[in-house]
Amino acid sequence: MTNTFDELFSNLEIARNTTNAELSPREIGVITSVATGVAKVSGLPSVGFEELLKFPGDVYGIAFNVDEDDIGVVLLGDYWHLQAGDEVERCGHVVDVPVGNSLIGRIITPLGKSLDGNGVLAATQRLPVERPSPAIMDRAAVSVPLQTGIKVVDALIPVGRGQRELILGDRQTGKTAIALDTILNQRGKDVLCVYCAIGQRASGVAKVIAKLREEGALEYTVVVVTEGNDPPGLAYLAPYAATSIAEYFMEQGRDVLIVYDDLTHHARAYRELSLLLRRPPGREAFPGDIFYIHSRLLERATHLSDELGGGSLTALPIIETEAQDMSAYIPTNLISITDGQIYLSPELFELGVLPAVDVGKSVSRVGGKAQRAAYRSVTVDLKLAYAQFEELETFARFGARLDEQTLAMIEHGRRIRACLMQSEFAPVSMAEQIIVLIALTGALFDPVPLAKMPAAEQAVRQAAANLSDDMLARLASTEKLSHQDKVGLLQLAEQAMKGFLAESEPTIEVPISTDVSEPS
Ligand SMILES: Nc1ncnc2c1ncn2[C@@H]1O[C@H](COP(=O)(O)OP(=O)(O)OP(=O)(O)O)[C@@H](O)[C@H]1O
Repeated sequence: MTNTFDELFSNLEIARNTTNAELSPREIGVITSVATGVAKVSGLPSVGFEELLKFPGDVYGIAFNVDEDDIGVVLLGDYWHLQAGDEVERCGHVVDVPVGNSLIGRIITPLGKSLDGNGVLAATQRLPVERPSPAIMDRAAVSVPLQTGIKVVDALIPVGRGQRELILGDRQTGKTAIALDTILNQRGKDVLCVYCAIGQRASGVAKVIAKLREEGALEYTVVVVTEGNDPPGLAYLAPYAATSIAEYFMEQGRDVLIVYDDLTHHARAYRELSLLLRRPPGREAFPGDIFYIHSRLLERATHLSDELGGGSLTALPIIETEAQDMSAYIPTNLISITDGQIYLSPELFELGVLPAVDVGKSVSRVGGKAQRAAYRSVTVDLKLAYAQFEELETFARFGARLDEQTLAMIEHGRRIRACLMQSEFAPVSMAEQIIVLIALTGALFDPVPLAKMPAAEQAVRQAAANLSDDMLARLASTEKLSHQDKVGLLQLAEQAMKGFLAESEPTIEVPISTDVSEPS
């Protein structure tokens, strides 16, 4: 026996001396079983949690369950060729993604492989997909608005840079449209975007990418894609990888917007993996740490302090509800993690009120502080009038006899709703939004028949083209609008409305300029 060892060592010594190569140890284990998207591996006693493992055929996996005897591995690629007995090698590091400016305009997988046919990514830097979120002391308050270009959102549910605003609603209610419009509205502005498609149908993702390309939005967007038929491991990894890509830009001092479309698919992929790995199921069969996987993801969105460059990461996670149940497990989790929600109602969608945002069930908990002061001075009255209208409209449905004042309030509310309607892919600039809102609060639209509201709103919006550069600067500033400015804007809207009514409804008079109250 001793002789055999001596012989072996001397052979090794000879081999080492005859080659100049550095010898590095490799740890190899074997697959003991493979199931849908997961594998059990044994023989790797020192593997770390979430370490990357290499399987035959260039397939990678993450060590997810690290037990004494075997390891539960989540597979990140096609696993059909894998079988028990195949070799598995440790990589010695956790999963990482390429990051950098060269990713802008690219369409990639969560592992950084190109999907757009434009060749390998030229990134030189990589970041781990799982990173700790910034400490409280490294964060600054949300103070700058993120204009979505969607009137109802910017006016009533404003989003600030560094905020996490959930978009939720039943299927086909326009959730993706809200996120996509927000990305399109960043054209020509200083915000980079990351769109992360998780478990979506390939046709849906292709449509979004085609739209981004058509509108020139791909120039400032990175698209990270996992499709419905990808392994669940990739769907699980996608939002973390996309966040690391976005964080790189944030740490360079840039403002970044990230859309997770959608986290329902992410939660389902995680549930599938957990059940296959025999983790104990909890409510709705989700594992106990389902809240934690989403909170540690969304905690990474923030506005960094000036010392750290002042960059921001705004997150718009999307969640699909079933039968309008906002109190189901995953929606309630996400509502409590995020700083507000935009709820899309299938009833409004059916009525043709698009975007179908239910203002009563939507809220923005920090965005109000970041909203431009020009909005604040006009939206206070608007919110009140709209809330009253929604209540009164319900009564009116029962055929109750209403007095004139109530009827007027309902008619005014209908015009507010009509003004807040907007077709997709048509973002509205801030100046146009403000002039429409001023006209609304000044009751200028009240004499317009409902059918003609879209044209009337368009006419008033066009008046924004006549605003002076000084006025535009004041609208974009953090200062409140002066009384004089408000009167000036109202007069401009009045002229536009007079012109519109003279052309289309010569018999209708525009009400004489209403008193504009001092901003509250
Ligand atoms: N403001 C709008 N104006 C006109 N059409 C709209 C508007 N918003 C959404 N739509 C249309 O509604 C349909 C559903 O929109 P979208 O795909 O964004 O919904 P979703 O809730 O993301 O769907 P899914 O549940 O499949 O993810 C699409 O055909 C879209 O074109």
